[in-house]
Amino acid sequence: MLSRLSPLAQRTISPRLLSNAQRTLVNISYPSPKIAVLELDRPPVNSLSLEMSAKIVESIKEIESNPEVQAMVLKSSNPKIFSAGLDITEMNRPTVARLEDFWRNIQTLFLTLYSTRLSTIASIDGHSPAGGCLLAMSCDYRIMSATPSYKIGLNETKLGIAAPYWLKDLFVTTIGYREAEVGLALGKLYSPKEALEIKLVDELVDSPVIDVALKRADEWASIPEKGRVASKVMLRGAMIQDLEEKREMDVGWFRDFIMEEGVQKGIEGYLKNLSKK
Ligand SMILES: CC/C=C\C/C=C\C/C=C\C/C=C/C(=O)SCCNC(=O)CCNC(=O)[C@H](O)C(C)(C)COP(=O)(O)OP(=O)(O)OC[C@H]1O[C@@H](n2cnc3c(N)ncnc32)[C@H](O)[C@@H]1OP(=O)(O)O
Repeated sequence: MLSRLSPLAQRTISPRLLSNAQRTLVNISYPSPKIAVLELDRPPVNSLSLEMSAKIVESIKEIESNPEVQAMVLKSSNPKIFSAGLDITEMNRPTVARLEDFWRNIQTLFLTLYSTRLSTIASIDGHSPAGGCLLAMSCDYRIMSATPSYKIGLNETKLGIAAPYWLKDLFVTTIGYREAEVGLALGKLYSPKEALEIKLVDELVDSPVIDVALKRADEWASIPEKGRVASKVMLRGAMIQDLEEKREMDVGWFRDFIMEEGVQKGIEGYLKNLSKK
Protein backbone atom coordinates (compact mmCIF):
# COMPACT_ATOMS: atom_id res chain seq x y z
CA MET A 1 0.00 0.00 0.00
CA LEU A 2 1.22 3.47 -0.85
CA SER A 3 0.47 4.55 2.72
CA ARG A 4 3.15 2.14 4.02
CA LEU A 5 5.89 4.19 2.33
CA SER A 6 7.51 7.11 4.10
CA PRO A 7 6.00 10.52 3.27
CA LEU A 8 9.22 11.46 1.47
CA ALA A 9 9.10 8.32 -0.71
CA GLN A 10 5.44 8.96 -1.47
CA ARG A 11 6.28 12.43 -2.73
CA THR A 12 9.36 11.47 -4.74
CA ILE A 13 8.47 8.12 -6.42
CA SER A 14 6.64 8.64 -9.67
CA PRO A 15 3.29 6.78 -9.57
CA ARG A 16 4.37 5.01 -12.79
CA LEU A 17 7.23 3.31 -10.94
CA LEU A 18 5.17 1.96 -8.07
CA SER A 19 4.54 -1.79 -7.98
CA ASN A 20 0.96 -2.95 -7.45
CA ALA A 21 1.87 -3.99 -3.90
CA GLN A 22 2.65 -0.33 -3.15
CA ARG A 23 -0.35 1.14 -4.95
CA THR A 24 -3.71 2.02 -3.53
CA LEU A 25 -5.25 0.17 -6.57
CA VAL A 26 -8.03 2.75 -6.77
CA ASN A 27 -8.16 6.50 -6.30
CA ILE A 28 -11.16 8.42 -4.99
CA SER A 29 -11.77 12.08 -5.67
CA TYR A 30 -14.71 14.44 -5.21
CA PRO A 31 -15.07 17.00 -8.03
CA SER A 32 -18.16 18.37 -6.23
CA PRO A 33 -19.94 17.54 -2.96
CA LYS A 34 -22.53 15.27 -4.63
CA ILE A 35 -20.17 13.49 -7.02
CA ALA A 36 -17.38 10.98 -6.42
CA VAL A 37 -14.94 9.62 -8.97
CA LEU A 38 -13.61 6.11 -8.40
CA GLU A 39 -10.56 5.54 -10.57
CA LEU A 40 -9.29 1.99 -11.21
CA ASP A 41 -5.50 2.03 -10.93
CA ARG A 42 -3.98 -1.42 -11.20
CA PRO A 43 -1.43 -1.44 -14.03
CA PRO A 44 -0.94 -2.75 -16.54
CA VAL A 45 -4.57 -3.53 -17.41
CA ASN A 46 -6.77 -3.02 -14.29
CA SER A 47 -7.43 -6.73 -14.05
CA LEU A 48 -9.53 -7.82 -11.10
CA SER A 49 -7.46 -9.78 -8.59
CA LEU A 50 -8.88 -10.75 -5.20
CA GLU A 51 -7.25 -7.68 -3.63
CA MET A 52 -8.43 -5.34 -6.42
CA SER A 53 -12.05 -6.49 -6.07
CA ALA A 54 -11.91 -6.10 -2.29
CA LYS A 55 -10.46 -2.62 -2.69
CA ILE A 56 -13.19 -1.51 -5.10
CA VAL A 57 -15.86 -2.78 -2.69
CA GLU A 58 -14.22 -0.99 0.24
CA SER A 59 -14.06 2.23 -1.80
CA ILE A 60 -17.73 2.08 -2.86
CA LYS A 61 -18.69 1.63 0.81
CA GLU A 62 -16.51 4.57 1.79
CA ILE A 63 -18.18 6.77 -0.84
CA GLU A 64 -21.66 5.55 0.15
CA SER A 65 -21.01 6.39 3.78
CA ASN A 66 -21.16 10.11 2.96
CA PRO A 67 -24.91 10.83 2.67
CA GLU A 68 -24.28 13.94 0.59
CA VAL A 69 -22.77 11.95 -2.29
CA GLN A 70 -25.39 10.93 -4.86
CA ALA A 71 -23.43 9.78 -7.90
CA MET A 72 -20.20 7.95 -8.63
CA VAL A 73 -18.25 7.91 -11.87
CA LEU A 74 -16.22 4.74 -12.45
CA LYS A 75 -13.17 5.36 -14.62
CA SER A 76 -9.69 4.04 -15.33
CA SER A 77 -6.26 5.58 -14.85
CA ASN A 78 -5.16 3.78 -18.04
CA PRO A 79 -5.87 5.90 -21.15
CA LYS A 80 -6.60 2.81 -23.32
CA ILE A 81 -8.03 0.16 -21.01
CA PHE A 82 -11.06 0.42 -18.73
CA SER A 83 -10.48 -3.06 -17.28
CA ALA A 84 -9.20 -6.31 -18.83
CA GLY A 85 -11.61 -8.24 -16.62
CA LEU A 86 -10.77 -10.91 -14.10
CA ASP A 87 -7.10 -11.39 -13.36
CA ILE A 88 -6.60 -14.59 -15.33
CA THR A 89 -3.59 -15.56 -13.22
CA GLU A 90 -6.02 -16.03 -10.29
CA MET A 91 -7.58 -18.90 -12.25
CA ASN A 92 -4.30 -20.45 -13.41
CA ARG A 93 -3.40 -23.46 -11.22
CA PRO A 94 -4.77 -21.81 -8.06
CA THR A 95 -5.22 -23.36 -4.64
CA VAL A 96 -8.85 -24.22 -3.98
CA ALA A 97 -8.97 -21.90 -0.96
CA ARG A 98 -7.66 -18.86 -2.88
CA LEU A 99 -9.92 -19.59 -5.87
CA GLU A 100 -13.02 -19.79 -3.69
CA ASP A 101 -12.08 -16.58 -1.88
CA PHE A 102 -11.36 -14.87 -5.18
CA TRP A 103 -14.82 -15.79 -6.45
CA ARG A 104 -16.58 -14.66 -3.26
CA ASN A 105 -14.88 -11.28 -3.73
CA ILE A 106 -16.02 -11.06 -7.36
CA GLN A 107 -19.60 -11.87 -6.29
CA THR A 108 -19.40 -9.19 -3.59
CA LEU A 109 -18.03 -6.69 -6.09
CA PHE A 110 -20.97 -7.31 -8.43
CA LEU A 111 -23.56 -7.22 -5.63
CA THR A 112 -22.10 -4.03 -4.14
CA LEU A 113 -21.80 -2.10 -7.39
CA TYR A 114 -25.11 -3.32 -8.83
CA SER A 115 -27.08 -2.51 -5.68
CA THR A 116 -25.45 0.70 -4.46
CA ARG A 117 -27.78 3.59 -3.60
CA LEU A 118 -25.42 5.79 -5.65
CA SER A 119 -26.12 6.56 -9.27
CA THR A 120 -23.24 4.97 -11.09
CA ILE A 121 -21.83 6.18 -14.40
CA ALA A 122 -19.24 4.07 -16.23
CA SER A 123 -16.71 6.22 -18.08
CA ILE A 124 -15.36 3.61 -20.50
CA ASP A 125 -12.32 5.13 -22.16
CA GLY A 126 -10.76 1.94 -23.51
CA HIS A 127 -11.08 -1.83 -23.79
CA SER A 128 -13.59 -3.47 -21.51
CA PRO A 129 -13.73 -7.25 -22.02
CA ALA A 130 -15.42 -9.84 -19.76
CA GLY A 131 -15.10 -8.69 -16.13
CA GLY A 132 -14.54 -5.15 -17.47
CA CYS A 133 -17.91 -5.40 -19.20
CA LEU A 134 -19.37 -6.77 -15.95
CA LEU A 135 -18.23 -3.62 -14.13
CA ALA A 136 -19.71 -1.42 -16.84
CA MET A 137 -23.03 -3.32 -16.95
CA SER A 138 -23.33 -3.10 -13.16
CA CYS A 139 -23.44 0.69 -13.44
CA ASP A 140 -26.62 2.65 -14.11
CA TYR A 141 -25.34 4.41 -17.24
CA ARG A 142 -22.49 3.69 -19.65
CA ILE A 143 -20.57 6.18 -21.75
CA MET A 144 -17.88 4.85 -24.06
CA SER A 145 -15.20 6.45 -26.19
CA ALA A 146 -16.08 6.20 -29.89
CA THR A 147 -12.50 5.08 -30.73
CA PRO A 148 -13.22 2.23 -33.20
CA SER A 149 -10.39 -0.06 -32.02
CA TYR A 150 -11.79 -0.36 -28.48
CA LYS A 151 -13.76 -3.49 -27.64
CA ILE A 152 -16.38 -4.40 -25.07
CA GLY A 153 -18.30 -7.64 -24.46
CA LEU A 154 -18.18 -11.04 -22.81
CA ASN A 155 -15.40 -13.09 -24.43
CA GLU A 156 -15.28 -15.87 -21.81
CA THR A 157 -15.85 -18.71 -24.27
CA LYS A 158 -12.65 -17.70 -26.07
CA LEU A 159 -10.76 -18.60 -22.89
CA GLY A 160 -12.59 -21.93 -22.68
CA ILE A 161 -14.74 -20.73 -19.76
CA ALA A 162 -18.36 -19.60 -19.45
CA ALA A 163 -19.90 -16.55 -17.84
CA PRO A 164 -21.57 -17.46 -14.52
CA TYR A 165 -25.37 -17.58 -14.60
CA TRP A 166 -25.78 -14.16 -12.93
CA LEU A 167 -23.50 -12.46 -15.44
CA LYS A 168 -25.49 -14.13 -18.22
CA ASP A 169 -28.67 -12.76 -16.58
CA LEU A 170 -27.15 -9.28 -16.43
CA PHE A 171 -26.17 -9.50 -20.11
CA VAL A 172 -29.66 -10.66 -21.13
CA THR A 173 -31.25 -7.88 -19.05
CA THR A 174 -28.99 -5.30 -20.71
CA ILE A 175 -29.05 -6.30 -24.39
CA GLY A 176 -31.90 -8.80 -24.76
CA TYR A 177 -32.04 -12.58 -25.08
CA ARG A 178 -31.14 -13.22 -28.72
CA GLU A 179 -28.19 -10.83 -28.88
CA ALA A 180 -26.91 -12.25 -25.56
CA GLU A 181 -27.30 -15.81 -26.86
CA VAL A 182 -25.10 -15.08 -29.88
CA GLY A 183 -22.69 -12.78 -28.02
CA LEU A 184 -22.05 -15.31 -25.25
CA ALA A 185 -21.66 -18.31 -27.53
CA LEU A 186 -19.17 -16.56 -29.81
CA GLY A 187 -17.42 -14.68 -26.99
CA LYS A 188 -18.09 -11.61 -29.06
CA LEU A 189 -16.27 -8.35 -28.42
CA TYR A 190 -18.17 -5.36 -29.86
CA SER A 191 -16.81 -2.13 -31.27
CA PRO A 192 -18.19 1.02 -29.60
CA LYS A 193 -20.57 1.56 -32.55
CA GLU A 194 -21.90 -2.01 -32.32
CA ALA A 195 -22.16 -1.73 -28.54
CA LEU A 196 -24.32 1.38 -28.91
CA GLU A 197 -26.54 -0.33 -31.49
CA ILE A 198 -27.35 -3.20 -29.12
CA LYS A 199 -27.59 -0.84 -26.10
CA LEU A 200 -24.65 -2.40 -24.31
CA VAL A 201 -23.56 1.20 -23.86
CA ASP A 202 -25.84 4.23 -23.69
CA GLU A 203 -23.74 6.91 -25.32
CA LEU A 204 -20.56 7.32 -27.42
CA VAL A 205 -18.36 10.39 -27.22
CA ASP A 206 -15.38 11.71 -29.14
CA SER A 207 -14.40 14.22 -26.50
CA PRO A 208 -12.73 13.06 -23.27
CA VAL A 209 -15.23 10.55 -21.87
CA ILE A 210 -14.78 11.77 -18.33
CA ASP A 211 -16.10 15.27 -19.20
CA VAL A 212 -19.40 13.85 -20.42
CA ALA A 213 -19.50 11.31 -17.57
CA LEU A 214 -19.24 14.14 -15.02
CA LYS A 215 -22.08 16.00 -16.77
CA ARG A 216 -24.29 12.89 -16.66
CA ALA A 217 -23.35 12.33 -13.01
CA ASP A 218 -24.58 15.85 -12.26
CA GLU A 219 -27.91 15.09 -13.97
CA TRP A 220 -28.38 11.79 -12.12
CA ALA A 221 -27.34 13.38 -8.83
CA SER A 222 -30.08 16.01 -9.18
CA ILE A 223 -32.89 13.39 -9.01
CA PRO A 224 -34.37 13.07 -5.49
CA GLU A 225 -32.73 10.05 -3.89
CA LYS A 226 -35.71 8.24 -2.36
CA GLY A 227 -37.65 7.69 -5.57
CA ARG A 228 -34.55 7.02 -7.62
CA VAL A 229 -33.30 4.33 -5.22
CA ALA A 230 -36.77 2.77 -4.88
CA SER A 231 -36.90 2.42 -8.70
CA LYS A 232 -33.45 0.85 -8.74
CA VAL A 233 -34.42 -1.66 -6.05
CA MET A 234 -37.59 -2.57 -8.00
CA LEU A 235 -35.58 -3.22 -11.15
CA ARG A 236 -32.50 -4.86 -9.64
CA GLY A 237 -33.76 -6.43 -6.39
CA ALA A 238 -34.76 -9.82 -7.79
CA MET A 239 -31.38 -10.50 -9.40
CA ILE A 240 -29.53 -9.44 -6.26
CA GLN A 241 -31.68 -11.60 -4.00
CA ASP A 242 -31.29 -14.57 -6.30
CA LEU A 243 -27.49 -14.48 -6.15
CA GLU A 244 -27.51 -13.78 -2.39
CA GLU A 245 -29.43 -17.05 -1.98
CA LYS A 246 -27.19 -19.04 -4.31
CA ARG A 247 -23.76 -17.63 -3.44
CA GLU A 248 -22.19 -20.79 -2.08
CA MET A 249 -23.69 -22.93 -4.83
CA ASP A 250 -22.19 -20.53 -7.37
CA VAL A 251 -18.79 -20.73 -5.63
CA GLY A 252 -18.98 -24.51 -6.01
CA TRP A 253 -19.87 -24.30 -9.74
CA PHE A 254 -17.04 -21.87 -10.36
CA ARG A 255 -14.49 -23.93 -8.39
CA ASP A 256 -15.41 -27.24 -10.02
CA PHE A 257 -15.43 -25.69 -13.49
CA ILE A 258 -12.11 -23.88 -13.17
CA MET A 259 -10.26 -26.76 -11.49
CA GLU A 260 -11.05 -29.16 -14.39
CA GLU A 261 -7.83 -30.17 -16.12
CA GLY A 262 -9.14 -29.29 -19.60
CA VAL A 263 -10.17 -25.81 -18.46
CA GLN A 264 -6.78 -25.31 -16.78
CA LYS A 265 -5.00 -26.20 -20.02
CA GLY A 266 -7.17 -23.70 -21.90
CA ILE A 267 -6.43 -20.90 -19.41
CA GLU A 268 -2.72 -21.69 -19.53
CA GLY A 269 -2.70 -21.51 -23.34
CA TYR A 270 -4.67 -18.24 -23.35
CA LEU A 271 -2.22 -16.65 -20.88
CA LYS A 272 0.79 -17.78 -22.91
CA ASN A 273 -0.67 -16.22 -26.05
CA LEU A 274 -1.41 -12.97 -24.22
CA SER A 275 2.17 -12.72 -22.97
CA LYS A 276 3.68 -13.63 -26.37
CA LYS A 277 1.64 -10.87 -27.99
C1 LIG B 1 -20.59 -23.08 -15.16
C2 LIG B 1 -19.76 -21.83 -15.17
C3 LIG B 1 -19.18 -21.53 -13.86
C4 LIG B 1 -18.32 -20.58 -13.64
C5 LIG B 1 -17.83 -19.62 -14.66
C6 LIG B 1 -16.40 -19.63 -14.82
C7 LIG B 1 -15.67 -18.58 -15.17
C8 LIG B 1 -16.19 -17.27 -15.64
C9 LIG B 1 -15.87 -16.21 -14.73
C10 LIG B 1 -16.12 -14.92 -14.82
C11 LIG B 1 -16.42 -14.07 -15.95
C12 LIG B 1 -15.33 -13.15 -16.30
C13 LIG B 1 -14.19 -13.61 -16.83
C14 LIG B 1 -13.03 -12.73 -17.15
O1 LIG B 1 -13.01 -11.55 -16.97
S1 LIG B 1 -11.67 -13.53 -17.78
C15 LIG B 1 -10.63 -12.25 -18.38
C16 LIG B 1 -10.97 -11.93 -19.79
N1 LIG B 1 -10.13 -10.86 -20.28
C17 LIG B 1 -9.48 -10.92 -21.43
O2 LIG B 1 -9.58 -11.87 -22.17
C18 LIG B 1 -8.64 -9.73 -21.76
C19 LIG B 1 -7.26 -10.15 -22.03
N2 LIG B 1 -6.43 -8.99 -22.30
C20 LIG B 1 -6.41 -8.37 -23.50
O3 LIG B 1 -7.13 -8.70 -24.42
C21 LIG B 1 -5.44 -7.23 -23.64
O4 LIG B 1 -4.54 -7.31 -22.57
C22 LIG B 1 -6.10 -5.84 -23.63
C23 LIG B 1 -6.87 -5.62 -24.96
C24 LIG B 1 -7.01 -5.61 -22.44
C25 LIG B 1 -4.95 -4.78 -23.57
O5 LIG B 1 -4.01 -5.01 -24.60
P1 LIG B 1 -2.54 -4.42 -24.51
O6 LIG B 1 -1.85 -4.78 -25.79
O7 LIG B 1 -2.57 -2.99 -24.15
O8 LIG B 1 -1.87 -5.16 -23.27
P2 LIG B 1 -1.25 -6.63 -23.24
O9 LIG B 1 0.16 -6.57 -23.72
O10 LIG B 1 -2.16 -7.59 -23.88
O11 LIG B 1 -1.27 -6.93 -21.66
C26 LIG B 1 -0.30 -6.36 -20.78
C27 LIG B 1 0.01 -7.38 -19.72
O12 LIG B 1 -1.18 -7.65 -18.97
C28 LIG B 1 -1.46 -9.05 -19.00
N3 LIG B 1 -2.92 -9.23 -18.98
C29 LIG B 1 -3.80 -8.77 -19.88
N4 LIG B 1 -5.06 -9.08 -19.52
C30 LIG B 1 -4.96 -9.75 -18.36
C31 LIG B 1 -5.94 -10.33 -17.50
N5 LIG B 1 -7.25 -10.27 -17.72
N6 LIG B 1 -5.48 -10.95 -16.41
C32 LIG B 1 -4.16 -11.04 -16.12
N7 LIG B 1 -3.20 -10.50 -16.91
C33 LIG B 1 -3.61 -9.86 -18.01
C34 LIG B 1 -0.81 -9.55 -20.28
O13 LIG B 1 -0.58 -10.91 -20.21
C35 LIG B 1 0.45 -8.73 -20.30
O14 LIG B 1 1.33 -9.31 -19.37
P3 LIG B 1 2.92 -9.38 -19.68
O15 LIG B 1 3.08 -10.11 -20.98
O16 LIG B 1 3.47 -10.10 -18.50
O17 LIG B 1 3.34 -7.95 -19.78
